[in-house]
Amino acid sequence: MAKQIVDAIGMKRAIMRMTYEIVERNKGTDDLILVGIKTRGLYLAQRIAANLKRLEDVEIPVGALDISKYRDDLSDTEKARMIHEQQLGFEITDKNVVLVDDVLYTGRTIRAGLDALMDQGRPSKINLAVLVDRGHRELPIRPDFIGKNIPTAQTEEVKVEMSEIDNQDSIEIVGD
Ligand SMILES: O=P(O)(O)OC[C@H]1O[C@H](OP(=O)(O)OP(=O)(O)O)[C@H](O)[C@@H]1O
Ligand SMILES: O=c1cc[nH]c(=O)[nH]1
Repeated sequence: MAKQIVDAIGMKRAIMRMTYEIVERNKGTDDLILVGIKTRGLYLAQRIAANLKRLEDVEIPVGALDISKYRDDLSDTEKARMIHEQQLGFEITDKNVVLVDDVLYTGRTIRAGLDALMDQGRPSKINLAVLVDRGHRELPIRPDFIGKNIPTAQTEEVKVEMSEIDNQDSIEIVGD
């Protein structure tokens, strides 16, 4: 059973609010870089960048991290190789990085993303932006910018759809 929690208009508003918060909290956009976790985190980062262009008339670089193959049970050598392959294509040292993902659940994806980022340089700051915080963290990771707090049962799943790859913008809770 699926229940829609956020429709296209709600998602657009949430992403716009996150954009305003990122500008406000950082007192502007100096040295700002957005890094999206593939797949939907990247589209979210691109939408935030498009909002920033409209609001502040700035071109903010957007990088992509693919950590879908990352697993806790990989050897340290395999992890190091995988993280090393995540070249963003631009310098992050001394930059103000906002790491972006669609859903924050256990926090393990973000932990891997932080490893991948730190392997590439030393940002002056890393903030975390997520469209949905559904709770149930297994690591001490807390988002700085949240589109929607959606309390869930562990047996449920949050399904984010984005028009770039899905046929609509929508957030649903699936399950039980
Ligand atoms: O906090 P966590 O427990 O790590 O869960 C959050 C991650 O789970 C989802 O990715 P998923 O692995 O389902 O792949 P997808 O993005 O391709 O759907 C989501 O996009 C987050 O990246
Ligand atoms: O509910 C969840 C948990 C992890 N990732 C998702 O996309 N949804």
